[in-house]
Amino acid sequence: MQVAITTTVSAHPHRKPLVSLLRPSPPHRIRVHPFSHRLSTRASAMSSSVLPPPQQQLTITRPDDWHLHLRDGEVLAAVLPHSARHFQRAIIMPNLKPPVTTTARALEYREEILRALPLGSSFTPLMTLYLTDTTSPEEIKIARKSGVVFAVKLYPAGATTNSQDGVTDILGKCLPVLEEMVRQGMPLLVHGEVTDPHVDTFDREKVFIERILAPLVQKLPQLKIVMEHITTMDAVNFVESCKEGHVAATVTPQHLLLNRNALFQGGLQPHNYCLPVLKRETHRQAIVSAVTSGSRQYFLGTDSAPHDKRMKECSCGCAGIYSAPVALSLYVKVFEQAGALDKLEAFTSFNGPDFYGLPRNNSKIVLRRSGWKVPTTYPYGAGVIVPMSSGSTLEWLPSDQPEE
Ligand SMILES: NC(=O)N[C@@H](CC(=O)O)C(=O)O
Ligand SMILES: [Zn+2]
Ligand SMILES: [Zn+2]
Repeated sequence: MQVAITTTVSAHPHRKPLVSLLRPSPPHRIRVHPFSHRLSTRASAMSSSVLPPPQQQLTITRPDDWHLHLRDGEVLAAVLPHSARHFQRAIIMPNLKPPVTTTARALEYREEILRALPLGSSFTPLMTLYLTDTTSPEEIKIARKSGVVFAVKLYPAGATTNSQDGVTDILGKCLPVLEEMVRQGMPLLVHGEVTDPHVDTFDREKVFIERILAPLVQKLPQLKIVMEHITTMDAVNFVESCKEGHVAATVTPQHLLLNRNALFQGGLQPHNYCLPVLKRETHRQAIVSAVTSGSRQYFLGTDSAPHDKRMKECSCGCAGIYSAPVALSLYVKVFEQAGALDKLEAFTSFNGPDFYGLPRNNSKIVLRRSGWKVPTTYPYGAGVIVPMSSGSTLEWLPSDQPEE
């Protein structure tokens, strides 16, 4: 007996692989038309083995981006619309040149961002301060009072892009500031890598957890900490060993989709270079399992970090991947591949505001299953920026993404 099924089956890694449908399963046999992914049916009795049609549309609460680099000037003007299109709010990183170390400077930077917004956009920048060895507890009080500064960012000096003014010894130099942050309920956002040149680049996150983060949590268990852009199973284990509501982590699209092979595939790939650097596959898998598990300790933070193409493709290329235009599509892909689309919305839209004690967004965003081609570059001022997934076709199109 021949069986046909009236649904469209496309290749979804998390679904039962098509081949399992091809195996004869007495008393029926399923036949697939070789040149099409359509199966057609005559036997309604088979309905129990029929796959539901793949979801064509997703509606979720509008997400926020809890880790975003907007830069300033011409780059800001070019990249801001890409974030404002999909995200309602974003935590704005303070690693400008010079860094945003005071509330007064954060207020100015916020005005610059608001001025650069497309007309009618309700995107809200949530500002942060760049922690230095000399930040005062008083500055934390001013920041909290301002109502526009939502966190303080720890860059270990020399760890990443524009971190030269960062902290040299967090516990030795910043304890009074951290204690004030506990009093003010102000989260500390952490670039979690040691800068010790003797530590292997691929171990810098793990060693940071051992040397800095674990002692910090022990000393100040009430401090709210976000481990930014986690890349290892060590980070997953650490976050989960801490109390929900006190320690959380943001996760980027690149650390969910790529492993370190992507840095060397067919030659050196500078556009896949970011910090912390991509890790081996087992770490990527641990992070995917963590975020798709439904844990409330993880939330969306793109770490979208635009650099001029010439600064990426040179003998000493900058670290940072520009993902703002593609990030949402890519996160959906990750959750779909893991068979966890039901966990997507908490990660993109609930866990972040819940951790920060902010209201969840009211508005929605629709994503349609509709191939769209990512531009190879985005222009700004006198240069261009190469986005993540440059030139490739992505499957999920956010409703306000212009089709190419
Ligand atoms: N992630 C990166 O590789 N780069 C970021 C800085 C950072 O988030 O560490 C940048 O500002 O370019
Ligand atoms: Zn960082
Ligand atoms: Zn960053």
